[in-house]
Amino acid sequence: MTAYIPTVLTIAGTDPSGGAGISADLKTFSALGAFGTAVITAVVTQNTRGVAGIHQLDGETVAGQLNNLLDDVHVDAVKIGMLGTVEVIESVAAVLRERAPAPVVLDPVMVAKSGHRLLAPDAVAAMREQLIPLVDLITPNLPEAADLLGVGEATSVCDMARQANALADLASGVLLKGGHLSGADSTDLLVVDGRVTEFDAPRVVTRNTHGTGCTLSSAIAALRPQRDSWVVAVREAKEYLTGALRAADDLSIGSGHGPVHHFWRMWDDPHT
Ligand SMILES: Nc1ncnc2c1ncn2[C@@H]1O[C@H](COP(=O)(O)OP(=O)(O)OP(=O)(O)O)[C@@H](O)[C@H]1O
Ligand SMILES: Cc1ncc(CO)c(N)n1
Repeated sequence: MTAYIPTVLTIAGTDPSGGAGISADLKTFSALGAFGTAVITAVVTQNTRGVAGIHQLDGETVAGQLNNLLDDVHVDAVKIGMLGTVEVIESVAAVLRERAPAPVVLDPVMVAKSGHRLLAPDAVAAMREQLIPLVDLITPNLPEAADLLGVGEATSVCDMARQANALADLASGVLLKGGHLSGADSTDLLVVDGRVTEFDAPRVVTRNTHGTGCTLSSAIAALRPQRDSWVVAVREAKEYLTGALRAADDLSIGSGHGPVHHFWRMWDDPHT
């Protein structure tokens, strides 16, 4: 029997140090049995210590790459990461509106772990009003959720539940990530079709947390075409990420927040 290998597209920015953005996305797709394709939105000068500069592509160049790819290649799922500007958000929204390649997971990337802005402040409203209504699942972290809702950041899982439900009025599906809280578990909340599911994973003590958000959203996009529901795809994506965080200590990349390790499953799985 021939294996089913979904083709998954990432629309995101670059990271030369290999931990976040397009690099994290493509590695995740491969590790989870999907074929990865990529449209670049911005060339980011960054390493594990932080972001030193951004060369933003214009909307026409991003839409051109997208249309050219979709004219030729059928994609089974899309992950959207860093977009950068109102212009790029509007271009991607126009292509999604016209061509509707589903399912689409949007990681509403706003600020890098180092604190550097990756989304223009005036682009938050465009993301909320023009892009979010078109996608199937958004995966904000706590500061992103607060920005999208115009409220203060959640400081407890109870706050997270309130904000996840409020975000569900804006989006078809919401996975609110609690990586920025402290506590023994790292808790995320999924709201799909009015049902809330809590995912708890043991918090891994490591400095190698660069690109956790990119990895999680890419894992969900890679798994969704291979699984029957968002709940199952999210559960397995989170298990994948926890394994990749644990295995990150096998790596020694850079002197800042190092990347997670994507190929742990191949080494640990006796069937491979
Ligand atoms: N130390 C940790 N141990 C286990 N899971 C974690 C840890 N840190 C984050 N996570 C999980 O990683 C995922 C990403 O969460 P986080 O809130 O860090 O996203 P993010 O801020 O968007 O990441 P990024 O640094 O890529 O921008 C979530 O599933 C979260 O629960
Ligand atoms: C390109 C890119 N996307 C997302 C993030 C967030 O981790 C990053 N640092 N760089």
